Amino acid sequence: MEHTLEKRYPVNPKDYKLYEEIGEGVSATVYRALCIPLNEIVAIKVLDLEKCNSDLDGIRREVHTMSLIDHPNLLWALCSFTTGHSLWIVMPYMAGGSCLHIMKSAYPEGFEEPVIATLLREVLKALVYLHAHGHIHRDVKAGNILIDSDGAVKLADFGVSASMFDAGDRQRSRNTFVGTPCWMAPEVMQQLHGYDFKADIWSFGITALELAHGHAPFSKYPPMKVLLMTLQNAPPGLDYERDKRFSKSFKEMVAACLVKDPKKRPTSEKLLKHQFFKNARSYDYLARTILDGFASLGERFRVLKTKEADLLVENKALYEDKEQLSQKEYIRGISAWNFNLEDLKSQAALIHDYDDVPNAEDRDGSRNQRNSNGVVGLSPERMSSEMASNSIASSGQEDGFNDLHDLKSSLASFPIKPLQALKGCFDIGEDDEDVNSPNRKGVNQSGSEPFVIKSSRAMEQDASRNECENSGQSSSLLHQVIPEHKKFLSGPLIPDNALSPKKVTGNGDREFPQPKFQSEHNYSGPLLYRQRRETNSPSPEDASEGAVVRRGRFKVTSAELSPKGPTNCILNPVTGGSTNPASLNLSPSAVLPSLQCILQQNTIQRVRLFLHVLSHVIEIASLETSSVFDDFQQEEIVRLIKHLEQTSGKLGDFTEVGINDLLQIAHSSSREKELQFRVLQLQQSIGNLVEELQRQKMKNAQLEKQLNALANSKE
Ligand SMILES: Nc1ncnc2c1ncn2[C@@H]1O[C@H](COP(=O)(O)OP(=O)(O)OP(=O)(O)O)[C@@H](O)[C@H]1O
Repeated sequence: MEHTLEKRYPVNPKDYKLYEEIGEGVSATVYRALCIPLNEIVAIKVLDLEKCNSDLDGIRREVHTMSLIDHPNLLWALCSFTTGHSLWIVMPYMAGGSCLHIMKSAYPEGFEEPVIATLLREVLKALVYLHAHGHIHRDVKAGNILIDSDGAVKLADFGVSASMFDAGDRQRSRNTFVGTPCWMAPEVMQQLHGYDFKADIWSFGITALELAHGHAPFSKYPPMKVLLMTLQNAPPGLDYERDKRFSKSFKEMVAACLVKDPKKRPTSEKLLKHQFFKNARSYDYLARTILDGFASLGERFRVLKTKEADLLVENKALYEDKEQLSQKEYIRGISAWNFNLEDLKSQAALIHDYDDVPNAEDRDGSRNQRNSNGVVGLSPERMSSEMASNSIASSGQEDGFNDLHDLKSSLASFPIKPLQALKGCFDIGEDDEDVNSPNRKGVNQSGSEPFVIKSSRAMEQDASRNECENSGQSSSLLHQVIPEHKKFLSGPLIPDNALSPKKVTGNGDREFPQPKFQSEHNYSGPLLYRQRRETNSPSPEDASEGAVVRRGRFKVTSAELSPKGPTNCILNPVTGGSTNPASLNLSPSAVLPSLQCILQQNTIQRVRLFLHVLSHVIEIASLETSSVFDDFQQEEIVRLIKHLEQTSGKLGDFTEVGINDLLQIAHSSSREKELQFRVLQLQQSIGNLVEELQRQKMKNAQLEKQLNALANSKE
């Protein structure tokens, strides 16, 4: 590789003089530094390996990829080595800093179109190269687009990149939920069929919006909400009204990237030919425009940090109560996925008021929420608000922003530490690699060591070694510095009963008998249910919670990689059934008996609940699966509903109990249902015993009477 062969960068920390801090990551601090022997300014990313014990594989991948790449638009590593507990990655110094920093410092509402086109074209060239070489970047965002003083643009941060050519266990990494929630493609979140290069195209589209507005869509929401909104809402985009300042071709380019079906997204190569990039200028244009008159990177970084600290103090003064403070800041939106509350607070303090302005993309989102994937798992309060924006008549203005009003109450049930809640939802398991992987060896803390930065030939060797790794052999030096056993959360993102095929027993339509309705106030679906369960009995994994503090990224490895089909079970007002109205296999033969059954039960509350759910299902079914009911059947159902409404009193406000809440109720796993069935059986036998007892009591009473009568007659 040319750039590494040209110069030999020393691998001894003594050969570098560290200057000011220019950036900060999760477990890394980046410094401007002088390479003394070469008299060259470089940037050094210093990673504290003790802090990174949860993601050493990511680090190894980052260094490996950085050493492999050879493209002007990708940030490569000049060399790397370990010293004590730290890993130093020496990189070219990008004096402009990241686009995110630039926006935070001077362009809070985003860049002008020619700037965006120029930046994005450079990034896209990097993606074309990466994809052609079988890599997925997986973390494309403004924070990872670095600019040099001459305007040169480089895509950085390969901590979560994956190779399409990885085999075996490493192949699993493409079924891994990894990235930063706001920028993450739906298929990455869903983990249904794995994902490919197209995930980068989605993130690229989100980055385009980020550069246009100064923040990514949904960035004001907590991560769980972001995940749900990405999955449920129509893709975000540039609004034709609000984003008038942007050209049609820009809007089209963004729309082309942000298509939910990855197959319909263009490849990076094709995208590069898009009309929009004809507006791109040469990169020195960036130096003349956005970097002109800027203070040094270190100075800007210092100012931002001071601002951050000041805002934090201000916030603290405003909200004395610690709990209130954390919640407020949560509400204000943390774009990064970060489980460290203190960090969350400081990040939140940096978010400006403009973030509270409803996003066009959010508006679009709610307007199109009828395309819902039916993902459930929200808190009741949040569900109600989702439901409100789900209503057919919902106006474009009724966007996710309105949810802010509900967020305060939703926070009561939204986990302050989402990870904990997720732990309840997902199985805990190991990441991509085997528990016995050589990666899990202890730290070699002795002195500094060169850290897998090699010539291109060495890279090829590395690649083949990688295969050895897969077969369980130790290869990379990094393996010697892995401090300890790592642990990731793993499991499907979507609660299992939302996506996994249900076990159908009996006739498949009504697989379960109908146990007594437990409580009309119990709106909890699996998420809340498991949360609660976890609160009651903390799992041993809780103790390791602190191990996952990956700001800006989220990683959950699928424990179950087999594709999961939508649930097929029928809506059941009492036991619950399908969770996904859009994918419900509705048939009149299934719905009508349920209705009749409800009629027999004659419990107003239950009737109302079921009607809510059913109306919603019918709405969706008629919109999305037009041929499910024929006219007569639809009429019949409507007639029944009307009849029920009359007999059970006015249906009332749909918002009283959110439809999504009800779907949540109707949502329990087969294990839960099995247990419910057992409970029912027990209840029945208790009932029988009670009846028997009554009979015996009556017999006793009669015998007693007879005895008394006998005694009286004798007297
Ligand atoms: N070569 C460089 N030149 C100038 N600034 C840099 C360089 N590398 C990184 N930075 C700055 O440091 C910040 C943090 O670096 P980096 O993104 O590599 O850390 P990280 O731990 O991977 O962060 P995250 O996980 O949040 O993406 C960047 O956002 C950027 O502002």
